Amino acid sequence: MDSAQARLRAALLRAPRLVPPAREPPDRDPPTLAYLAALRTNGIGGWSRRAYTDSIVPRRIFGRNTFTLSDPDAIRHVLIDNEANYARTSASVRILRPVLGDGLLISEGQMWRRQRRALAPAFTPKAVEELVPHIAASVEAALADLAEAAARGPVDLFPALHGLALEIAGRTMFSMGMARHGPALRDLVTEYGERLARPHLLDMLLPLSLPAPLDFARARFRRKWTPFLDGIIAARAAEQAAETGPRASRDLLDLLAAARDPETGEGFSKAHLRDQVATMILAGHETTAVALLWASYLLALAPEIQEQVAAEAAGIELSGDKALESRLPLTRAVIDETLRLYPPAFVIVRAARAADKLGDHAVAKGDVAVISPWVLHRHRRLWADPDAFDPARFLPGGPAVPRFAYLPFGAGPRVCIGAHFALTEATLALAKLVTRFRISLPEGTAILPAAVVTTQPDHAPAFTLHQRRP
Ligand code: HEM
Repeated sequence: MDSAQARLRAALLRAPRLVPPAREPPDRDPPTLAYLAALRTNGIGGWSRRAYTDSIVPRRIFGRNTFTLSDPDAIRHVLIDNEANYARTSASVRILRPVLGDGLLISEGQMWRRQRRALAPAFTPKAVEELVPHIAASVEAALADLAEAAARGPVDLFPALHGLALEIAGRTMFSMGMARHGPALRDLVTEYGERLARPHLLDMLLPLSLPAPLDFARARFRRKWTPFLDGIIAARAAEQAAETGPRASRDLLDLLAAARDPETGEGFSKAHLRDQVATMILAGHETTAVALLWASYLLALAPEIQEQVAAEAAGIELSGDKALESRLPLTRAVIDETLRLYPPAFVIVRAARAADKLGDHAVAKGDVAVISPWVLHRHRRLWADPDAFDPARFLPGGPAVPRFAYLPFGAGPRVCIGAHFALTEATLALAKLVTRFRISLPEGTAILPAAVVTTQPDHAPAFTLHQRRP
C-alpha cells in the first residue's frame, strides 16, 4: 500500500460507522403466496434470515425446487463451469422479451454468441476510455439543469439521474440525443414496469409455449413500443444523413449493422437491430441511474466521506481526460461499495435444462438456481460488518474481495457487457455531482429498497443540493 492509499484509508477510518436503514428479513421463509406477493412488490422480502447465513437455501415452490446460492463453488458451477445447463427462466423471458425482443440479454445459443462477438469491441476498456469526454459533456449539461432546479428548492434527484443516464446511453452508444425522445421513453418504461414487469404466478408455472394472462397485455405493449423505437432510429438516420463531413466515430449501431455471421455471411435484420437498441438503452441506463441514486443517498448519510470524495475530485480536472477514472480511487470505491449494498440487479435467475447437483442437493430439470447479489453482498459468512457502508473495502492496496462474494455484474459468459462502461460513467458522474454540490437530506430520511426488476428506492425523497461552486 503506498502512502496516498494509507492516508485515504486512515481518513475513512475516522468517519463514523454508518449502517443505512434496512428492513429486517423475516425470521422464517414467507409462505408460498406471501413469497409470490413479495416478488411482485419487493423481491428482497422473499428471503428470510437463513438466506444471509446459509450457503445454499433450498425451497420448494409449486412443485419445483429453488436454490438460493451463496456458496462460491455452486455459483461458479451455475454461471461458469456448467453454464450451458442453466438458461434464463420462462418468467424472465416472458417479462423481458416484449421490451427487449431478441436483443443480447435474453437471446441464447448461436444467436447470442453472434451478438456478443459483434458488440464486444465497443465495450473494451480502451473503447470506453474514448467515450469519457462525451460522458463528461453529458454530465456537465445535466448538472447545469440540476443547479437551476436546486436554486428553487429541494430536488427529486431520481428523475434527474435517470435523464442523465439515458442521455449518456443514447449519445455514447447510438449517437442519439435523448432530449426529444427521453420523456416518452420513460413513460412507456414506467407503464411497463408498474404492471407488466411484475411476475404473476402463471408467468412462472406455464411453459413458454402457452400464453400467461398478462402476455396479451405485454403483446399490446410491444405493438406500441416497436414503432416508437423505429421512430428514434429513423430520426438518428435522418440526423446523420443531414450531417456533412466524415463521422467522428463508429457507434454500436454501426458495429451491429456491419457484423456478419462468419458461417452464413448474414447480417442482423432491421428488427434485430432495433431490439439491440432497446436492450442497450434499457439495460444500460436504468441500472446506472439507480446506482447513482443510492450513491448520492449514502453520501448524504455519510457527510464526512462525501467531503473526502469532493476533495479527491476537486484536485483533478474533470473535463474529460480519458484516464480520469483511475485517478479517483475513493470515488470509485464509493461506487463499488454502493453496488455491494444496493446492487441494481438484485437477482440473477437460471432454470436447469437437465438434472445436476449443487453442493449436496440434487437438481432436477426445471429447478431454479437463484443468485442474489442482494443476499450475497450482505451475507454474514462472506463479509465483515456486512450492513455497514465502508468504501475502504474497495480501496486499492487492500485485501482482495472474494471473487464469488461480489457479483453486481454477474459472472461468466453472460457477465454484464456494459460493466466497465457503467463503472466509468458512475464514477465520473458522482465525482462531478459531489464537486458541484453538497448533497443532504432532511434528518432521519430513510430510503428503503423496493426491488422489482431493479433495486429501486421505495419513494422519491427531496435532496438538498447546496452549490459548492457555480
Ligand atoms: C450499474 C450498472 C449495471 C449493473 C448493476 C448491471 C448488471 C448486470 C448483470 C448482473 C448482468 C448479468 C445478468 C445475468 O447473468 O442474468 C448484466 C447483463 C447485461 N448488461 Fe448490465 N448492468 C449495468 C450496466 C449496464 C450497461 C451500462 C449496459 C450497456 C451498455 C448493460 C448491458 C447489459 C447486457 C446487454 C447484458 C446481457 C449480457 C449477455 O447476456 O451477454 N449493463 N448486467
